[in-house]
Amino acid sequence: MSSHRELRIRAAGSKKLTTLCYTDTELSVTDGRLDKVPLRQVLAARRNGLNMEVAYIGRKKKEPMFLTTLVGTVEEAEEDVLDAWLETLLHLAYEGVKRGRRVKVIINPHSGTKKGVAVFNKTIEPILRSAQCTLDISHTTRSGHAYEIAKTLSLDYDAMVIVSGDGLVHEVLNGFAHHEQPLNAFRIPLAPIPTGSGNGLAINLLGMADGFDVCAATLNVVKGLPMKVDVCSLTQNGKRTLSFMSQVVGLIADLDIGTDHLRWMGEARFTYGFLRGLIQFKACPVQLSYKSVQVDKDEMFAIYQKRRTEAKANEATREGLPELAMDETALPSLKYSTTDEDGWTVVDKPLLYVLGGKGPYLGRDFMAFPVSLPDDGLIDLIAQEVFAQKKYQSARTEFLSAFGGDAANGGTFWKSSVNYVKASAYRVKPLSPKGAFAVDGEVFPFEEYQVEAHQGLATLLSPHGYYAAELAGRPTKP
Ligand SMILES: Nc1ncnc2c1ncn2[C@@H]1O[C@H](COP(=O)(O)OP(=O)(O)OP(=O)(O)O)[C@@H](O)[C@H]1O
Repeated sequence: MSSHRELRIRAAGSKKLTTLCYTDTELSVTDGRLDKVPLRQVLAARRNGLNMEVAYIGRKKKEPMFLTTLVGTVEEAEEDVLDAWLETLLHLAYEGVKRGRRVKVIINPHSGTKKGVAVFNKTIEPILRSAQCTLDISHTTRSGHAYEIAKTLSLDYDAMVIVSGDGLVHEVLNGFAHHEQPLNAFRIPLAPIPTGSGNGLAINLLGMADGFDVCAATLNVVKGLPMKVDVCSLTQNGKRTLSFMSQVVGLIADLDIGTDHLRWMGEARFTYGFLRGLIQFKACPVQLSYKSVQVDKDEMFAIYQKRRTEAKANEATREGLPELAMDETALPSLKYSTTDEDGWTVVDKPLLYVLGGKGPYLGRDFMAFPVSLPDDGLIDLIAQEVFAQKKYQSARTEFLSAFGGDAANGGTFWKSSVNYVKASAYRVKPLSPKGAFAVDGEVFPFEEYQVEAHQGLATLLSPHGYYAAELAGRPTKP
């Protein structure tokens, strides 16, 4: 050992020495070439005598991440010095994070392209085991199974990992809502691992570059910190359901509905749904009313920027899990009745769609709510008028321009044809018996519904403490 933070190991049967050295922020690995690994990506460092093992999540340029385990024998070291080296590295690598989290894992063998189990065995489990997480694994055997698991979940888990798409997250949150201690259940952070056909939540947490990277999502299980997020209550026919991501009627509902038989296509089925919707191009027979809080896009953008700057500044000093709630453990009651009209804005014009929700991305190609904040207690709501005075073709052009090339980067937000408000609640009344309605990507009856947000009700694990989506300012040409 040449300095207190440098160590040389020799792999079994190899003549080559690998030098390991760390600063307060990164681990350098030199074995002919130099790899610099942020300490956040270091999972484990242990020894048995002079035999060492150091595991981390590596990455080559912008390629996907991968688990690397270095094994070798230490050259000339005293054991107590070696222990101090290992302990300091782990201390820095796990600053503010509990080591060896106790994790409940739910795997949906049928999500997306049905590779969830194989991906778990090959990629996810080795990372979690390497980080010495304690795992309690369940494979869902039917629709509704994740709901039941969540409903009776023991409250002593450090995280719940969902190896599936957004549908299973929806089930788990609704299971928590029916838990005998809902608030304590919602305190358990969820960590999605993207193996479904719709993985909007993983993209929101990890960003577009890492949103489909299973290793990045698993690293979030080991190192992510809790982030409080709003969840919405959707009331329909007196029944209350929780929705964490989206509620949609009209043209955009075609993204979700009716493409179920195309699961084999993975995310591409949403593009197919979009194109099919565009060809059919039907107005959506509904009346929309909402309790608005912000209507000015520039003001929303300014608040979004301010909150993001604050969250980035606090990123390094975020806190761990909140304590268990002992007194108030019931689900918050609803603030708005379905007959409440005081201060509500009513839209009577024909609309192409109504889309409400939380979190920027609904999928890879659509950053629907770029200024959505995790815990502002508000629902982002968008709708587009049919523009009856315009020719059919120009309305279609208007729609395509809003949802074309730049929709993946939040460009829809700035389009003048798209009405965007932040509301504390909203209501949709169908004006005809036929139509499509989807909640968090799942099909719901096309019947009147009302939505309101519960501020900071649920918890997610997040690498950053804010949604990883970046919206550019108002373009010079709208
Ligand atoms: N073993 C199972 N067999 C069949 N369906 C299941 C099973 N386990 C869970 N499910 C259901 O699979 C559905 C899809 O889950 P999820 O959304 O997570 O994956 P997905 O591939 O992204 O699908 P979606 O198209 O809904 O986004 C959920 O509604 C869930 O209830």
